[in-house]
Amino acid sequence: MNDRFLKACRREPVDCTPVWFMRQAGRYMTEYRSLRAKHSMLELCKTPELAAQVTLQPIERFPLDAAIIFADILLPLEAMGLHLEFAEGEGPVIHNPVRERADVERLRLIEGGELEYVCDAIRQARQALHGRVPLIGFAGAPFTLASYAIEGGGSRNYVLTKSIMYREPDVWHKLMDKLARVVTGYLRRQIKAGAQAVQLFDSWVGCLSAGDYTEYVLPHVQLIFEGLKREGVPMIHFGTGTTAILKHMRAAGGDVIGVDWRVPLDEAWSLIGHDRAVQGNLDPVALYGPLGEIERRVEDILRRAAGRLGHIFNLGHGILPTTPVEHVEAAISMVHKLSMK
Ligand SMILES: Cc1c2[nH]c(c1CCC(=O)O)Cc1[nH]c(c(CCC(=O)O)c1C)Cc1[nH]c(c(CCC(=O)O)c1C)Cc1[nH]c(c(C)c1CCC(=O)O)C2
Repeated sequence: MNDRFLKACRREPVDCTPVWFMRQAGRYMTEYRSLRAKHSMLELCKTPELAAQVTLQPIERFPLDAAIIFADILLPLEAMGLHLEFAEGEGPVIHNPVRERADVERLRLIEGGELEYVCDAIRQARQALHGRVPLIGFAGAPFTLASYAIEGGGSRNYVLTKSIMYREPDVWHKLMDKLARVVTGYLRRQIKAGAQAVQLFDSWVGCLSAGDYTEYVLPHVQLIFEGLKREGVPMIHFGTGTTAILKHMRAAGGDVIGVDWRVPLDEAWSLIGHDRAVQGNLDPVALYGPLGEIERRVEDILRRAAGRLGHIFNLGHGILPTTPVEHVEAAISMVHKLSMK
């Protein structure tokens, strides 16, 4: 019924700018925290009824224009044979990281059936949404997944990741190719299960130079977007710190390019090209600010996108866990009110 998100992805006219927020289901909501008190993160992800329920929590509470399936980008790594844990207070940990050729060879080239619980959650969420808003599926992009697989968790400087890339390029490309194939199959299954758009999260790819991006990453991302084109759903390509590589991300693929807050949206759109849609780009920390300051920033972003087709309002990265929930609600209303034709 509300299809302004899908229309904006296709660069069709809309009544007002669609808005959704990355990580819109999460700890900043009391509804989420009370479910999390009873279940671990992995339990939530692997129990389709619970994952579907969490997916709908922000939709029941706010006038958002899209839902995103509740899951995590690291789930395919677990299915490929890595031991994943969401450790309380320190984020994800992989206990048997990938460090050499034999580790890459051991990774299972899964077809996606191992992640059927995500597809079940998609089917249940679609049913519960009853057409109110479209449902987005997602996966991590090969570079960001490789960085977790190699570092064994989050990283500041990506020393181990870049060391493999620079020292053993053939091992690197083998790993990236495996990840790209798994992600393509996984996203295809999500689409068949009912995902009406998909987002590829390359959250940490901004740590690379443009030269390294085109050599070590671009061909693998291209394989994913090429492989999914015939599915016919809009594809969003997101990263942070990507100002220097936006034009290469565009070349790699995606109908919509995600932009973080470090670059003004109109400048980013010029780099990407106006024949693509864009998504972004409010600083997630701006949601902590006073309402007047939030409004000023929302207005600025809308002004930079004004007069063009294909802007989806979002944050430049995920909502932080301590964000005031009333500010989230206010920001969503501001986007709709200030952009209404
Ligand atoms: C890098 C990355 C991850 N996961 C994800 C990314 C890419 C986006 C980004 O860069 O933020 C993507 C992701 N993770 C989650 C979603 C759910 C859908 C949504 O609402 O957007 C999505 C789209 C749930 C989650 N994934 C995670 C949580 C918190 C789990 C909890 O309840 O304790 C949620 C709601 C755990 C997770 N998962 C990951 C990290 C670094 C963490 C710990 C950070 C934290 O604790 O906030 C890996």
